[in-house]
Amino acid sequence: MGTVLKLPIIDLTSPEKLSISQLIRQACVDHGFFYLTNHGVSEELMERVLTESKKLFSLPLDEKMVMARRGSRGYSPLYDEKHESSAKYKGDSKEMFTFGSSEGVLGQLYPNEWPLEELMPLWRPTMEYYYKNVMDIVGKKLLGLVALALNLEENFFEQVGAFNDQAAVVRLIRYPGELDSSGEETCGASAHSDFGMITLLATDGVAGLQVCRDKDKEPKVWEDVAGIKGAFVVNIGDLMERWTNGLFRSTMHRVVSVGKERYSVVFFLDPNPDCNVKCLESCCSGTCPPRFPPILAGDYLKERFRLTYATSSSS
Ligand SMILES: O=C(O)CCC(=O)C(=O)O
Ligand SMILES: [Fe+2]
Repeated sequence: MGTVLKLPIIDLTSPEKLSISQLIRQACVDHGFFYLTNHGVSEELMERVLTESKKLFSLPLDEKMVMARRGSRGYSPLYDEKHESSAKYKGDSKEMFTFGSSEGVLGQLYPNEWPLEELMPLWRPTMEYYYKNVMDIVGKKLLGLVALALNLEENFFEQVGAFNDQAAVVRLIRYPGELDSSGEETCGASAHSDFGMITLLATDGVAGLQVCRDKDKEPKVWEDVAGIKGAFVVNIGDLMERWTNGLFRSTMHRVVSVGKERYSVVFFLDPNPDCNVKCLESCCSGTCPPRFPPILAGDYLKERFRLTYATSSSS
């Protein structure tokens, strides 16, 4: 493993909103990654989600494949996701399960898959409770602070409709963690940046997450991100990078195997598909014109998903 990156720690209980938002701004400009502590989602709930997740992944493959993803929601077997485009790369060594809100247009269009209640009675209530907690207690508050950090009104992301259709999804991941002896290249999660606004990551504490702060530098320098118990690792996604004209960085990251099974829970706070993501006025000027044309979040995300899955279906 490489060097451990010292990421800023943002404490969400600090009373001074403006000073927290300044710390968030600095973290997003410098790294695009930070730790979020005292965020209001209990460690006990995080543990419960990990416990339920382990139960689901330990089901036989045919029972998991009954819930196989249509679009992006549902179960994805090993090697289904592929960020690396080379033909010899067989796909990421991870299995995943993705769900979102059951409410609203997206919940109707892309219904969630749930394991049988008789088999796993606590699954659905636990997952729905986690989704609601992260969204209502942390996600909206955090985006309010991000808006303040960009000199916008605190409710800017609400005003542009980012939360309207509850497009955020939770993705549970299991990395089998075996070190590959066949000589074939595999990675738990190959190098990528996240697509949406902001991501909140919880893990079981097993190492493996690495970031590359300068994606243009060769050879690439990968630094380890250590876990802090109970904290979220938060990172900026590509749509936020577009909104901020590259001021906030959507940093490349990956998960490598350390020879140990690893579980993580990723909350992708994606904006509503109808949300028009266009360069913020505060982030461009005559000498610094917009680097990205405006785009509907839904169009952008659809294309990124299409390029990522080994077997594509529309989502
Ligand atoms: O599992 C992790 O630690 C990170 C996963 C990740 O980067 C992703 O799913 O986008
Ligand atoms: Fe990621």
